[in-house]
Amino acid sequence: MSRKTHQPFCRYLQWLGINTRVFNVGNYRRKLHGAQQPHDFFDPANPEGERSRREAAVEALNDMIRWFKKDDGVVALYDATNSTRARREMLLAACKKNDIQVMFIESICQDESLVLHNIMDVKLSSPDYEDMDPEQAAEDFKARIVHYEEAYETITEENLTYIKLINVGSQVIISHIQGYLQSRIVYYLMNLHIAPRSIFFSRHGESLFNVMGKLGGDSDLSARGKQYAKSLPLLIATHLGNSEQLTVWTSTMRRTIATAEHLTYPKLQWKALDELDAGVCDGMTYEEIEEQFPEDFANRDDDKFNYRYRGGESYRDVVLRLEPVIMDLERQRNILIIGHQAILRCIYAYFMNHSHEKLPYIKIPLHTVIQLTPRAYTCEEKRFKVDIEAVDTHRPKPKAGAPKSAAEIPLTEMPTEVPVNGDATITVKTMSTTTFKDGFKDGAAHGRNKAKDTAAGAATVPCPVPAPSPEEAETAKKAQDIQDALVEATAASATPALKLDQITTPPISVGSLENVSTPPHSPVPALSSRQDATPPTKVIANGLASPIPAQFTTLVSEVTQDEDASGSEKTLGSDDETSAPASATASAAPATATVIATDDISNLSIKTKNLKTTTPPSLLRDLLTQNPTAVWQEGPEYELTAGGSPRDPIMSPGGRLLPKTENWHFP
Ligand SMILES: O=P(O)(O)OC[C@H]1O[C@@](CO)(OP(=O)(O)O)[C@@H](O)[C@@H]1O
Repeated sequence: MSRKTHQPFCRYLQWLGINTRVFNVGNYRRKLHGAQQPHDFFDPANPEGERSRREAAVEALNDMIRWFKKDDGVVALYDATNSTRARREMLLAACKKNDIQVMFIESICQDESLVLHNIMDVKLSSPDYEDMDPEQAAEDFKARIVHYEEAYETITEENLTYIKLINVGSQVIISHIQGYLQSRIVYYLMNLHIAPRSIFFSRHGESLFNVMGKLGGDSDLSARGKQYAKSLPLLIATHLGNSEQLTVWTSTMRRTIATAEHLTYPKLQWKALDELDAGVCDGMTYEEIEEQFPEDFANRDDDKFNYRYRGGESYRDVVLRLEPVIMDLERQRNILIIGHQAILRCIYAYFMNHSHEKLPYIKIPLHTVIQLTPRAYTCEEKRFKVDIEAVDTHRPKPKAGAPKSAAEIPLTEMPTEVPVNGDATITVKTMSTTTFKDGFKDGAAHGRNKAKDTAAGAATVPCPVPAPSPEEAETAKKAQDIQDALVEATAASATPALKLDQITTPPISVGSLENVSTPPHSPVPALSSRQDATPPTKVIANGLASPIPAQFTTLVSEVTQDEDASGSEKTLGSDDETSAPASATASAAPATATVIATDDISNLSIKTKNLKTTTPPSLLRDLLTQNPTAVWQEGPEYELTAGGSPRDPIMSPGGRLLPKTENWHFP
């Protein structure tokens, strides 16, 4: 798996509260044998290099096993090539001895331009090539890949659990995937894409409740909030670029819908984006909560992430309910989310890799657009503050020993007189541009950035289109130079088409999954308005406990399930979207399920034959929950019908898989 994949993968699991760690064998190799080894170090005919690389692999493996035992690890990513049978056997033997389940992730890249892109984007910034001329570094890495290819044995071992991602997931092969966690991992990996895109966040414009310091509710925008809504189209158009498409996601609450009112892009409302439910405290101010529920108020300050309002939600609950949103966000191109303070903190923390402890205090001010652009290792962040005043709803974490009382912590920027009726004339004067590498700042860091931005704004930033800073211009120039050098180097080289990116092995312990639940919020984005970047064109599943993989937004997917789970692949039927699989009419095993879906989801059909499973697949549930016209009804038999709403009946509280059944029936 490339680092581009394992970084978000690890973030995703950690964000869900699953203890996850990466064990990068390259780091062990550098520590033991020094960085900047030439390509022949990786030559399989070089016994010394082979011995050294094995030593690093063993040390990483031992550390990983220790981590599982001592630190309650749940998922480890053993990040190495693992591209020979011998290496995989070594890994499997050690894991088996320690009761660790192993799932291999093989990324096969046959598209040379993608490989080149990966070298440029990721490998050249590796410590292996620090301070090396980019052209020389690219040549060396390509020679290293040739060595990998010489020894490379793609996974063909029977009964191994694996997913093969071909050309960044345009084709996917899965084998012996079992259980909820492995299914989630597969689904997540299938959703990742590398197409360039930005995710824009904005809270709704200032609301009447914000002005009164009240939490929750479903109030309208204040006059200043309405002005902010009017200013959004220009701001977004300026930073999106004319040719780019965008979809706007809002919650189902008035204040976010009103904020999106003047935007002309396609819009979707998600129930899952509704603000954290404050339960009995909904509609109160912090002072009122402190007065009426002093113990709760103190408990929330002690552990804000886990504190659950009486009759309401905790931040932990919100993270879990947002999981389908994150999954869908990963599939999309440009999205603008108009959301709420707590909701945007959770989504922001996913992209920026913030801990659960810091998450509830992330600053997401009103009247500010945040733009996140995923890069190879991290997300680039820009903040655009619109010059329309708004109250500050951020309540910082009380410092140890400091007064905790809400009354003692004044809301900043609270205007003495607030125009809440009629159209107050508030003009948008300027928009300043702020660029943070990392948006979670303590007070001091924020101050520092603010000062820097003001200086930059005064000197160079025209309103509303900001010019790149000198640092940005310099970075862009360097990137261009490297790109040019690489293109030249590739043109001059006779290296054959590259077949191997990396194979990575993440062992997974069968940890408890109680926390990975899916609460009864059902996302219903219309498929037709999606901008899926690279949906798989074909999915082959083999020997599955959960036989139907998700992501059937593409034309045809065929799935086989071997009853004896023998491991041999069988792909039935044809690629013709109208044809039923050959085996659908066969009376004996293997059982089959064929899913045919077009972008017009009303044409969805699922046909099964002889399918026996004790747990209907969670992945099918994912398909259905994202399918606006499919209904999954519980009953003596499951039914799939067209034309309804896939709301709560599908989503079982607590995220358990759907109940047992022996037969499926699809009218
Ligand atoms: O978790 P804290 O910091 O209380 O922030 C969440 C609160 O933010 C608010 C504003 O105070 O969000 P919103 O602006 O969407 O209304 C409340 O509704 C919500 O309860």
